[in-house]
Amino acid sequence: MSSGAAARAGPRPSEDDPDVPTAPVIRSDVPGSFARAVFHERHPELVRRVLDALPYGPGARRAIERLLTESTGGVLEPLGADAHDREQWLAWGDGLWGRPWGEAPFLWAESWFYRRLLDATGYFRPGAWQGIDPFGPFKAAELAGAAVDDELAALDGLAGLPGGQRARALLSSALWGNRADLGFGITAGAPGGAVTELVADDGDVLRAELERTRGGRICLIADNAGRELLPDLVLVDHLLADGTAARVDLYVKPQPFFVSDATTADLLAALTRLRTARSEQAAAIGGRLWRAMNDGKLGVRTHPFFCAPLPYHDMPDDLRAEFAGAAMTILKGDLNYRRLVGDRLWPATTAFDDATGHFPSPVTALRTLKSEVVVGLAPATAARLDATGPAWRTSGEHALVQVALHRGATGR
Ligand SMILES: O=P(O)(O)OC[C@@]1(O)O[C@H](CO)[C@@H](O)[C@@H]1O
Repeated sequence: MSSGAAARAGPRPSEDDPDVPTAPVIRSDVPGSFARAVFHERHPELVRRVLDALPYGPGARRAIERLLTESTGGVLEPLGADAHDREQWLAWGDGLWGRPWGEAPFLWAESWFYRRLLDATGYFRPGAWQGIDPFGPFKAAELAGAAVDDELAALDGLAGLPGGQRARALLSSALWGNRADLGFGITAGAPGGAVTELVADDGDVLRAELERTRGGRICLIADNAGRELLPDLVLVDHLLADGTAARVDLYVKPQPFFVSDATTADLLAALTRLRTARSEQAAAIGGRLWRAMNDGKLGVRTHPFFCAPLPYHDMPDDLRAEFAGAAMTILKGDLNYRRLVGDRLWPATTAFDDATGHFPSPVTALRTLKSEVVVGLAPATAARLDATGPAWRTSGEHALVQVALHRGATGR
């Protein structure tokens, strides 16, 4: 795709691009839809938990309650004149201001909800609450939990496995770590229940490609903190330690987002958890990652676009340039998947290659299915899953590993 298209700042430029296949954009005003339930069931519970977890004063509490009311029945109002990102959001929301929340694309409206929630808590305002993560208590409790001790202890058992088997196990734990999403847990129950199946598995393609490009640069776009980020970091350590990658760039969010998304502060907390773990292997991995950051083999990066309400199709040129030339970019989780393929009601058999052809490097999606969007399924798989009803798309019990090498486009 052209870099000119990528640089456009409007809310949904991909809709106008004749090169991009389209399907209906998901909105939250459809009765009975998953997206509507997120606004009308998940967010009220999330807000209740945030208000229980932190002693916000009356002003912040009122602002948070107001946001909840507004987001389920009000219209989209731009940020105040003093907001640091007012102009950016005005552009991202061009054509949406003044319209009901439910008429905005689901991805847009959810991203806006999290931006506004930070506002309501005083996250951006000079004062005592500036920079305080409203989801911090949940993230800290998860990281301190006994389940993490067990997961880290299991690393000692992996150390003796033959290389290939170990690599497969680490990839699998990074994949299923995506179930540990605190927002998802609000309505889906605690993570860790029955796992069913991989609905698409390009694991062999990924391993072969990483072997072929051994010693290249790998980008990993992280998703959730805590129980997802830990296995991601273990995978990063493996990629660096066995020479699969000479360098890894790890992308985190610039601010709290979608409840448990990882920020730099969450990365530091996870690193500390590794370094101070009783498990010898975990502590060694934490030490290696720390040194890799010191010597530049592990880069930690972020960009405002990671909290933008737009698909990756519309990423700005400076971010596009960072991914260009990477041997592989691994995207973790459901939200990254929605942004990678476009948050649309695609036929499930749409080719993953086509839906991701805009991305500037080969891509791998490691994702458990927690929203309606999915592409790249074999017709028989899609038909079999559909015959079970619609829940397979959102239950978190299915996962996928999908790879697009884009050789034709990049000449690799
Ligand atoms: O990106 P993640 O953490 O895997 O999932 C994010 C998520 O919980 O948020 C959305 C609903 O709020 C869903 O798309 C998805 O289930």
